Order: sequence, then structure tokens, then C-alpha cells
Amino acid sequence: MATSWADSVAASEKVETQFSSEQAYQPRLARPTYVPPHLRSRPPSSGSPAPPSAATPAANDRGSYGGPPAGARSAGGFRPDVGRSGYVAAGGWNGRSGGWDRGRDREVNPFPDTDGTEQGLIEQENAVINFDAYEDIPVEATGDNVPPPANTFAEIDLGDALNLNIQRCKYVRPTPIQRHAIPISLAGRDLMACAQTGSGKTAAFCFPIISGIMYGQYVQRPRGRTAYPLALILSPTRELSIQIHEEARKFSYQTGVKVVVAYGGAPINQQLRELERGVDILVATPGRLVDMLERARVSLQMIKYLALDEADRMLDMGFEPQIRKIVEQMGMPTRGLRQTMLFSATFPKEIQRLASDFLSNYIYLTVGRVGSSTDLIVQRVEYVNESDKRSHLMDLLHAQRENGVHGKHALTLVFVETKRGADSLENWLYANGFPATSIHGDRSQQERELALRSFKSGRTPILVATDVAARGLDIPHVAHVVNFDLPNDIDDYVHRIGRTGRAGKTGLATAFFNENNSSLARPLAELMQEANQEVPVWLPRYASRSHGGGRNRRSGGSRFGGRDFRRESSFNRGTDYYGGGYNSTGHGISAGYGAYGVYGAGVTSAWE
Ligand SMILES: Nc1ncnc2c1ncn2[C@@H]1O[C@H](COP(=O)(O)OP(=O)(O)OP(=O)(O)O)[C@@H](O)[C@H]1O
Repeated sequence: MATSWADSVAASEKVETQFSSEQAYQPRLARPTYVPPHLRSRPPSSGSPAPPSAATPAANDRGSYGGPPAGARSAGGFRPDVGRSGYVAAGGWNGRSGGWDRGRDREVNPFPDTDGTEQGLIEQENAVINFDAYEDIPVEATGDNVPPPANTFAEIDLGDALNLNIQRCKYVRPTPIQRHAIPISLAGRDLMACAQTGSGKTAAFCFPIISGIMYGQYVQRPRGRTAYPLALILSPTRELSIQIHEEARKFSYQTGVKVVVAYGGAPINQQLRELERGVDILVATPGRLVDMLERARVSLQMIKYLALDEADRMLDMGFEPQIRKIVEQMGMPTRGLRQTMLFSATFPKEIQRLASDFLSNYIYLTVGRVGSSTDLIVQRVEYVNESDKRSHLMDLLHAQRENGVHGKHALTLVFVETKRGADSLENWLYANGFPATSIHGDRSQQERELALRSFKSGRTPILVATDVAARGLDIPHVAHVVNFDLPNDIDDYVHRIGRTGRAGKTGLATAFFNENNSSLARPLAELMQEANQEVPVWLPRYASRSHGGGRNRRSGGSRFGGRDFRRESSFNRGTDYYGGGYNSTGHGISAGYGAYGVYGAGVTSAWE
């Protein structure tokens, strides 16, 4: 049987991810149990199952909030001598307005629980993921003169300091998207890349950027209050930007490359002060970035690298103008003069078309799927009437607990459609003895971050979320994703269930389906079929009842990752965009999820 990267890493499940983000935080003290006002002195409803025993204390994070944690980062020894010999860059610590400001800063060790010795790292390697069966992962790259993939990090030659950090992260081999995307980016090419959730796209765009800045020769950046980053990484949500920043800090540790994050909902002055101390890579949400650009505290004039994570969401209806403003009207070097990388697990053709405005002679890369992460996610669809959803969820949670899979190391993420719905379900779960918290756009940023930490740490192993948590978040131990309310768009479903079954781990996704979701029936059935899942016999019946389902982008067909829209004759006529490329497996990309059909009006609330 064909195995994949995902299969092979599954064997390593027992190995704890040593540098998970939750470890960046201090353990929190127990807080007094909070009971929402409307539920105080109210007995559990008669229709609900009995509350669980006191052995499982219910908790959410709505009690007294003590402010953001200081973090548990130990001061690390900043050794600017660790990088590649001969390294001289205007990025890095040379420029006062870029990179580390040597006089004032010491670089914090983002690997708090290692001594960082090479011996220690070698010992860890033995316990790490075994990536053997790459060859069955279907890969397609289209465009002119596509650089060949690399098999190992050593082959890629990212530099000693970055390689050491890759070891610290316990990455032994590049994942398939990394094998293909990193050489393309290192060759200076623009890239639109589509690979399944949880497959390592963050490193795929961070490594070439960090390496490029380490090696690059840049003119001295101006001094003063305006920051001149060399690279910009945009992401759609605050939490995702925070996560990318944390990852990028690990990758760039002791390389001399400085990463700063800017996102809304947090005090801007603190972020501005951080920028003043120097920045090479700026990770940002678009709203906060525009604010900083308008205050002239950030200039994009020296941007050499632009990466859009969750690029299809970034160019989604309603959001595209803001991205266009940032990329085209705020002084950033034009395409061709900068290098642009777009990444997502889904890429509707309409979005590809928009995105091509930002790219120059780019390569379109799809990596998946045969044995890809979706196979690791067992998908179930259950017919549940609206009025029965709560008790059905309760049954699932009770069953999980009875089977011993509910607890610190088996987190459950429950997606709902609205912010009010999230609050209400959280309170109801809480009232019924289940330790739940919630994340959505109406909560303050402090509350959002606190909720996420509480969930990650297992203190509240149930998180009720809107689509704000659907994309990109890499939370270890999410064992079960419940689509309490299904999204309108199949791509959103793909991203939501992708919060489990990551980096080789298995996961379960349960969807509550009813008549209101008819328009999703067809793409859902197709998706499940492609991922070798058992499709309930009744589901196709709803597919035939739905009329068009304009918000279902897959309705035009299906094929993992979608295809390069430049291959469509109507677009290709008169252009020479589409060139050689390769299909690495010979059997093509025959199945899986992707991006098709008409892009419709399904805008969810994941934007900051
Ligand atoms: N080469 C590697 N070896 C082992 N683990 C890796 C490697 N590359 C990435 N990972 C781990 O895989 C997990 C998923 O990576 P990442 O969050 O980048 O996925 P993604 O493709 O961006 O997912 P999504 O589409 O949901 O945003 C992370 O925990 C990351 O540390």
C-alpha cells in the first residue's frame, strides 16, 4: 500500500512536539469557577444528560483575567557568530533600522527547553519522524523552467545557522511541499503553492525568506522612526500571525534575521517600539499594517519578499482591495522586483486569477494527495436537526469521555456559524459540566489569546469557535473537530477539519448535517469519496435537491489542489505563461480536495 509523508510521520505520534507553542507560556493558576449570570442557581435542563461528575472540573476562561502572560522564554545567548562564514547582510544585525539593534537587544531563545547543544539535537533526531515514502505523493508544477525538488535539507543548503534551527525543531526531512517549494523560492521564482492542511507550508515560505536575507546584500536601510522590513508575511487572522511569528522566530534564531509581528486588537505602541528596534521580516494582519503604513511608521520600499499565507482567503471578496492597496499602492517594489509567494490548501480559480496580478512568471505548484492528511482524518457526517444539535453534541462528548479520549491530550474543536452561537454554546456546555471556552471576533484580543492558551494547554479541552479559528492554527492534540454548524463553502470545511490530522497525526471530524446544508451535500460527498471516507447513503439525496449551490466552489469538478488556471485555453491564448513543469508521480493528481467552480458569496468572519 502506498504510504505518504503523513503516514510515515504517524509512527512518530508518541514523540511529543518539543517546541509546541503552548510551552511558551507559563502554567496558569487555577481560577475561581465562573458561572454565567443567567445560569446561576439554575438546575441542569431536564432534557440534557446529567452533568459529569465532579472529578472533571468544568472550566472556561471567563473568570478574572490576569492579562497576557509574560511567557516563559529564557534569555538565550545571542551569538552572532553562528551563521554562515562570510555572512554580511544589511538585514541581520548590521543595519540599525533593520535586524537586531545590537546595543539594546539580546535575542531571546525560542527553544526554552533545550540547551541547544548539537549533541542534544543529534540525540533527539533518533526519536523523530521517519519520512520514507515520498514518492507516491503526486506533485504537479507548471510554469517555465521549474527548478527540480530536493530530497534533504542538506541538499537545499540553507546555511548552518538555519540548519541548526531546523534540527532544533526536530525536522529531519523536508515535507513534500518543502521539497518542491523551497528550491523554487531559492531560485528566486514567484510561486503559487497549494498543499494540504498541516503539511508544513509555514516553513516552506519562511526558510527561503530567512536564507535569502542571510545571504542577501542590501543597501543600508535608513535610520529613524520608520521601519524598513525586507520581507512581509501577511496572514488573515491575528492568532495565525502570532503563530507564524513564533515559528519564524525559531527558524531565524541566531541567524541575525529579526522577525516582528503586528496585529490588531493589541496595543499599537508596543508593536511600534518593537519595530523601531529593527525588523527584517514583518508578519502582519492587513488592518494593523495599513494603520502603521498610514502613520509612516513602516515603509514597504525595501520589501524583497512578499508571502501571503492562506492566500485565497487574503484575496477573498471584500478583502482583496485592502491587499491590493498594500501591495500596489504603498510603495512596495513592483512584481518582478520583489519575490512573491502565495500559499494555501485551497485555491479557487477565480482567486488564482486575481492573485496572478501580484506575480511575475510564476510557478504553480500542487502537492497532494494519495495518503495525504485528509486520509488521516476520519470524516463522519450525521443527520442532526437544528433542535437536536446540543444534545447530540453532548452525547458525543460523553462518549468521548467514556472512551477515555476526552482530556488534556485529546482536544475537541467545535465550529459554529455565529459569534452569538459560539457564546451561547460555550455557556451551555459550561453549564452542563463540560470545560469549554470560545474564540470569535466579538471577544477582546486578550480573551481570544487566553482562550486559545487555555485550550492548547488542555485546561479547557473544548473550544467553541467561529471561522476565526478555521485556518492555519497548528494546535497539537486536536483529536476531534465537530462542525456543529456546517460552513457554506466546502473550502472552509477543508480548512476547519484540517485543524486535526496534522503532521502525520490521525484525527476525527464529525459534521452535523440537515436540510439547511443541502447546498453543501454534493461537494461534501465528493470530498469524502475522494478521501476514501464512507459517504452516508442519504447524503447524495440532498445533493440532488440543492439547486446549484453557488457557494460551493468544487461544483465544477474536483481534483486535489485544483489546477493552474493558466492552463485553461481561454486564459492561455495569446500568453506564454504556461510552460514546462513536471508531474512527479506519473499518475497525476487524481483525487482529493481542491478549488473549483464559481467563487461565490460565502464570506465568513475570519478577517482581522
Ligand atoms: N519537515 C518537517 N518535519 C516535521 N514536522 C514538520 C516539518 N515541517 C513542518 N512540520 C510541522 O508540521 C506541522 C504543520 O505545519 P504548518 O502549520 O506549517 O502546516 P500548514 O501546511 O501551514 O497547515 P495549514 O494549511 O493548516 O495552515 C507543524 O507543527 C510543523 O512544526
